[in-house]
Amino acid sequence: MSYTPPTDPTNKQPVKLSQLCEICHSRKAIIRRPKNLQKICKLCFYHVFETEIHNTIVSTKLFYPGETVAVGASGGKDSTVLAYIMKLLNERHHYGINIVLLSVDEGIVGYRDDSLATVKRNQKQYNLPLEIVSYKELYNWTMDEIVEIVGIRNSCTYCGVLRRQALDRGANKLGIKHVVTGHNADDMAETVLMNILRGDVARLEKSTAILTESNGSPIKRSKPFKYMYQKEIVLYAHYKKLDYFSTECTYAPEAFRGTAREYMKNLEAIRPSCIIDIIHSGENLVLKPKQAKKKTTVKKSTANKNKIQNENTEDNKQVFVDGNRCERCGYLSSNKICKACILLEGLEMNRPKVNVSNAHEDSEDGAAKNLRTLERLHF
Ligand SMILES: Nc1ncnc2c1ncn2[C@@H]1O[C@H](COP(=O)(O)OP(=O)(O)OP(=O)(O)O)[C@@H](O)[C@H]1O
Repeated sequence: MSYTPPTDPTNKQPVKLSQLCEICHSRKAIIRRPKNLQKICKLCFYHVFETEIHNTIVSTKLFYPGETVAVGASGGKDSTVLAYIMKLLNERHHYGINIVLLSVDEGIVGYRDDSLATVKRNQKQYNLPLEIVSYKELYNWTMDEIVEIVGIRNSCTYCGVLRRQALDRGANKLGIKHVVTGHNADDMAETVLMNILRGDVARLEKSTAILTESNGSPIKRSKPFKYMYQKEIVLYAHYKKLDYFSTECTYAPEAFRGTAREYMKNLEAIRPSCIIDIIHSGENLVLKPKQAKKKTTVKKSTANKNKIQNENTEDNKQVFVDGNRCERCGYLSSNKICKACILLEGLEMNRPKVNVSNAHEDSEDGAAKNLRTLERLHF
């Protein structure tokens, strides 16, 4: 009996057996899935991609009905797909959550201003509320100003700490207790690898968690794309024709992360499953129990009954604090001075004493005046 190939319902063209989608066996395969090299059609790709994210959300009980969730929206591919998918799955599966877009403007001219324009378009396209907080308004520094002082090499360290707090502050302002980000499987595998290479056991333990909560902060963070490959996110955005901003940050990633990323990409080319495999390894690592510290006492201070202070004389820092605030900025923090304030203090000491933008008050003008102004700057 001769084989009659099915027709592709979208193309109405007969499809050769070898070209059929390996999932539906009826449409023409046009994608080789980066995750497992399966040849599939566009509709099956959408289906598996969306279903995998839904399964991750359901199996980890990520949301509860009535919860308001902020999507950390940078305008890039990951967070644009995340906002789109969150809205789609919320409507399709009735999660009953309220979604808000939350963006941080780090103050990087030619990069973040353009990507925020994309987020503003996404806000209209997806009909979601949008809140933007900026480094300038929160810290009185833009990332461009910080880089002038600390250099490109250290920029990610500053940006990471400030952005984390800015997202928290933005969520707090809106009364939101849950921020989701577009961190994907590649990002996670890269972080596991970096923590192994650095011997950073404390971070290694947390690096594969889908949900993280920092000490002292009521805001939790989660990564619904934990198992999604970067390449599949890009494919999804491409086929769905989503409007996203694709330029890389002006300040390249920190050298060590960049190298780990490159290494992961080389490994993925040889063995595509290595991204999921490394996450799986991270999830199943059982770390040696920590050695007990000399003496830890629990003390209820009159000011804050929730405060538990580690009275180890060598390392007299608070280990767990609920509702405590940074002494400088007053924002929630598990330490006396929050990380952002420690970094900002160093920056303030190096802030140019003369503001170039005020130079117009001089009677002279032109390059000579600028040169004299620059000569008076202290770093
Ligand atoms: N400026 C920002 N405002 C709000 N959320 C942000 C911002 N920058 C990053 N995020 C969140 O953190 C996630 C990881 O950010 P990262 O800088 O690693 O960018 P990325 O992997 O290129 O992601 P994207 O493609 O979404 O920009 C983003 O997906 C987003 O959810």
